[in-house]
Amino acid sequence: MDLAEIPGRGRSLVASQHIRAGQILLQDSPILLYPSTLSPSISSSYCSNCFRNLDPSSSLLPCPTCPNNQTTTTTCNVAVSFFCGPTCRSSALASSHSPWVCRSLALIPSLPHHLHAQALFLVSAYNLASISPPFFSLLLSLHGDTPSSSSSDFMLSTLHSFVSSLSPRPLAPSTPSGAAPTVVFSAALTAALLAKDKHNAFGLMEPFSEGAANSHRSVRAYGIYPTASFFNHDCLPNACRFDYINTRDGSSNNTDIIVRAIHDIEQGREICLSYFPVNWGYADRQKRLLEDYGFACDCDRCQVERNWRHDDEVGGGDDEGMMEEDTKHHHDNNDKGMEVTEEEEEEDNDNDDFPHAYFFVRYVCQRDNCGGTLAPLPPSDDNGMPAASNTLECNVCGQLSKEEDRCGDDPHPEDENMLDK
Ligand SMILES: C[S@@+](CC[C@H](N)C(=O)[O-])C[C@H]1O[C@@H](n2cnc3c(N)ncnc32)[C@H](O)[C@@H]1O
Repeated sequence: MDLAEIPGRGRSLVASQHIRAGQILLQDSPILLYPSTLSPSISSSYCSNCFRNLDPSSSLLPCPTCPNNQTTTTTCNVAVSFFCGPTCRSSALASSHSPWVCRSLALIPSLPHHLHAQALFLVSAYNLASISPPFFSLLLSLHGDTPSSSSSDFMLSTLHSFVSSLSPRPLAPSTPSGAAPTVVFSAALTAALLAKDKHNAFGLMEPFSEGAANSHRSVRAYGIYPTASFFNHDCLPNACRFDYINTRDGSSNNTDIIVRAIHDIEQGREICLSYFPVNWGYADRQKRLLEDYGFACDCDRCQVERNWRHDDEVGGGDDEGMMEEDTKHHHDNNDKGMEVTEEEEEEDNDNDDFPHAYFFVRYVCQRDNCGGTLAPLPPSDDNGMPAASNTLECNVCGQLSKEEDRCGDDPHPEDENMLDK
């Protein structure tokens, strides 16, 4: 992929060569990861360092410096962080879960509940300034302008008062003998950081499980991924991202995200993700993109759907934040149907006003309560020639399906370009 500037879209990732369906376009590691909630019952179900599920049958390894670390997590309102093993614990204590972070997290419950996720981000971000100034600069270089002034002013001043109440975190000394300067908290920096989070954080979701509760599958952690942050949005994306947070192979890369091509992409085309599940209706998509990302989407699908009646709109996207993918970049999994009425659907079957029907039949998971996006497994190397896989993987439930088992398949549609941006 090449990084290019596209007028009206900013920095964009473009195919530098022909890309095959399923090809891995990016594996990106987070420069910052933070939990989405302080809820003790939730945060005790995963490791606070690698975010893998904790095994409830084995003894949990609590953080030695978290307040209340001797109590059971469900009986105190301040979460205790747990780790899956000594390696994760010592790695966290020296970086993302420093004693300063511990003390700061303990103060977050004094804030209104709806500000907890942003406070969790700010604590992690100011901690990053201390443990890795280069990553902190990278975070500040991502897209996201500070809003001039708005209804969010009160929220910002509440969050900044909170940050100011924390004791400043010393920066790592540049020389062993030099005195360490401290991180400077400023309202402008707090506002800038919040804007970076809003526009760039990807949500790592709670594991999929079949059943009603899954329709409100929530975000376990948010991550800032420096290269993946350059993907622009399209409501019919040509790439989608996978994460394998619960992989048990002991790899330290389980919080990486992997982006794969959904179908072939011509050289020179922009590569886009969807910032939320592709089955959201037109009004929900426009609202989210305008409010959270500051643009009105004019993609091929929106150009068609803006002319539809919206009598059966299912309501706004929920408040889980960004990018399906759902970026706050999050996967969220609300069962938002497409907003076409039955009557319109019949009409559309007879004309070309429904260019994306093919996408839904072929690339949207039909499993109950899922709605994830499918991409083929990476092509195998067949004597130096990449051979496309006919197995599709869902990026939400992980289910594998064969192309031939999906209805209405023509694996090589003549007008596949309509699916690209
Ligand atoms: C995660 S960043 C993507 C990279 C960004 N273009 C940059 O310059 O760094 C998200 C921002 O990109 C822009 N963007 C993404 N998709 C777009 C689209 N389809 N049309 C216009 N702008 C878009 C919006 O400004 C959005 O807030």
